Amino acid sequence: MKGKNPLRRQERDDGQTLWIQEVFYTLQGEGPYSGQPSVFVRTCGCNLRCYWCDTDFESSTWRPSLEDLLQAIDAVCPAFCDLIVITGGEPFRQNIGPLVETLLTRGKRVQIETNGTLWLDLPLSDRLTIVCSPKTSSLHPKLVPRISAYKYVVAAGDADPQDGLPINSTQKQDAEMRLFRHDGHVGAIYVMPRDDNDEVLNRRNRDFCAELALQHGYRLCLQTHKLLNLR
Ligand SMILES: C[S@@+](CC[C@H](N)C(=O)[O-])C[C@H]1O[C@@H](n2cnc3c(N)ncnc32)[C@H](O)[C@@H]1O
Ligand SMILES: Nc1nc2[nH]cc(C(=O)O)c2c(=O)[nH]1
Ligand code: SF4
Ligand SMILES: [Mg+2]
Repeated sequence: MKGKNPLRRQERDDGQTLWIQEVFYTLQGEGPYSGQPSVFVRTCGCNLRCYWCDTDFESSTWRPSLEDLLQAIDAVCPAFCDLIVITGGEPFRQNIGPLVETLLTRGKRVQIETNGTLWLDLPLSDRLTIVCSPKTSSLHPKLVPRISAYKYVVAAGDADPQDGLPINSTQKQDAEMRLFRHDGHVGAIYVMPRDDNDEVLNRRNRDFCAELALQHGYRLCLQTHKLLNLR
């Protein structure tokens, strides 16, 4: 199913039941919280279809109530772990508002991994971090001011020489698309080598991203969970 998922629209419901692929305890392998112990909540379905997507988010039949989902998180979350990462699929496709609010109320930090194309009214909190990995030429305008960090997936050669960011489509192989840039962004920009499931290509992608970081001042992140064979 990877890279061949159906395109699913955003659902507008009360968020009291969510379609969830998995809940698991691991080390955050990407972005600003890399290396931190965290519980991942992987939501199902996505509104995009990146041809190189590395994730299965369509094979679950689990639709827990909010209460059951919170219990599932508690069941795998050590007392010292306060970081919950909500990812997917595309997490903004479902109403994760009640989940986020409850986790924040319980004193957790919440980090969301999103493609940036959808919006959901979420509470303002210094314990809520939204990391956007752009896949399209435009993002939802209401989300952009809430984005703490950008994390671009980059393959060797796929970068504008001017700013070192991707200029090829994520949705269609061998097609051009200049991915979104936020000129006013003052936070971190991460470049992350695309995993092409091939050690030679992946080595090239890693070296290319290291060069981009050195040339443009970006931060390099390496999906360390894959290096460690962690989920
Ligand atoms: C599976 S996505 C889910 C969250 C959200 N839909 C998004 O794209 O940010 C989680 C992260 O994995 C990254 N990702 C997906 N496939 C990848 C691949 N083949 N190589 C490197 N990163 C990948 C995405 O860019 C995103 O940062
Ligand atoms: N360990 C680990 N870290 C991650 N960071 C972002 C992930 C994702 O799939 O959203 C991910 C993941 O799948 N596993
Ligand atoms: S937006 Fe994220 S989850 Fe959806 S296909 Fe792309 S990488 Fe995969
Ligand atoms: Mg992943």
